[in-house]
Amino acid sequence: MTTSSPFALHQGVLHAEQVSLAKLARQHGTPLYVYSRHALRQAWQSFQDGAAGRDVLVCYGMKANSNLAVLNEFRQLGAGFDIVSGGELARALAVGADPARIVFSGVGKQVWEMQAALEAGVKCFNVESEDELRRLDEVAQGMGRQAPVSLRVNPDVDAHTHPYISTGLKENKFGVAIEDALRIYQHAATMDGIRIVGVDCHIGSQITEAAPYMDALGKLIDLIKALADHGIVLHHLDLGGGLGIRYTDETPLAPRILLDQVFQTLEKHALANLQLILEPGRSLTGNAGVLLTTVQYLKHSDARNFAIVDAAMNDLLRPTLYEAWHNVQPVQPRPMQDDTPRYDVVGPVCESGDWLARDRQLALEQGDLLAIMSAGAYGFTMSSHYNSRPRAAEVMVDGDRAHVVRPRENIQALFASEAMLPD
Ligand SMILES: Cc1ncc(COP(=O)(O)O)c(C=O)c1O
Ligand SMILES: N[C@@H](CCCC[NH3+])C(=O)O
Repeated sequence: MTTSSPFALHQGVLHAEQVSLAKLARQHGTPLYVYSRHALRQAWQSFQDGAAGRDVLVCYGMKANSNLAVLNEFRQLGAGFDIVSGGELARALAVGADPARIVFSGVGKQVWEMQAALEAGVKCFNVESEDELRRLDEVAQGMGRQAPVSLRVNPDVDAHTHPYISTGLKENKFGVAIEDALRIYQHAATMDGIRIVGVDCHIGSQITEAAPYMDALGKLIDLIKALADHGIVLHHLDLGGGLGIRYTDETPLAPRILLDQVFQTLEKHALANLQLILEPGRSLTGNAGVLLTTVQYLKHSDARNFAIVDAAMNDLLRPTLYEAWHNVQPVQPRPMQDDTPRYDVVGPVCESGDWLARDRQLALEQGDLLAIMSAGAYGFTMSSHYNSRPRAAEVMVDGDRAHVVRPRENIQALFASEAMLPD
């Protein structure tokens, strides 16, 4: 399997694998999400290579992209799943995922979600507060079960990422403070409905260095040793997701580099018998997808130039929410000159924050197709109907074939389940 990008120009037209994106846009319209099966497999392989035969369970963080075709691909490749809701559990089960490879994260699990996960027999609940632990104990006892539990510990480390996607600092809402963890584990050990199986952390997203993970690992190792001194022995250690991808010029952290360092440290502390769990989302799907959009209008002024396209913040929220940078690539590039204008690429939604890219030098004409790159993670899953815009279609390319894996929503579906009061 080659590691070159599955999105490349062939005879002047951007392709996904062997399929022309111009052709896909003609057939399916825009905005259109296009995924590459080859790229999903390639990303999965980098985790396999990183594991190098060690006991690593990779639970795909499906919030990044939960289309059933994507989930099914990872299931076939051997992935487990990291879920954060009853809806995600249902998706995992719908593709035949093995519940014994599902971990359930999230700060606000509801009773029905706990019941469904216990019923299914998930591997582990990553419990994020003492209140949640008490509730889970009650729910499990009510069902005559024991819930397998890891505490999600907040190790208070700086992941050096965007503040909105950092999760391992004290001020973040996630997990229990590391200073409280021993006491809460001891409490959990007294509960009939709880079976302690591991420890968990997730320090943030789009992380490009191993150091923050190693800082967190050091703190978890101290905790694991303290737990052992109190007779609490764990089966697994979950370091969460968070590995970054290249949006611009970042050098992503290769799973192999991270895992070698993690296992060296575990071996040094005689803890290599623990199963290691990772929950990568973005690194498995981010660069396996693009969002195709068509230029509707060009608007030039002294202050700024706008390329108004048919995709918007409701289709791809990341620029609006995080000021995230996505490369914008014309599907059939035109020659560029020194005086080629710079554009803000914006959508039709009635918000000034509705932009997909800013200040990009692009040779454009009305009707041109653009590919918003690196849109395979947190693209469609964060999309909405804002401004009553039907959500985009999704297509998966496999070699020279393209499969619609979610058709474009129709207008009627937008309000089909709404009701009016009688006059
Ligand atoms: C608990 C948990 N696990 C896994 C992930 C996946 O993260 P990423 O897509 O950065 O790998 C997230 C999202 O940040 C998360 O909150
Ligand atoms: N949704 C975010 C990352 C948050 C990850 C979920 N905890 C993004 O697009 O980058």
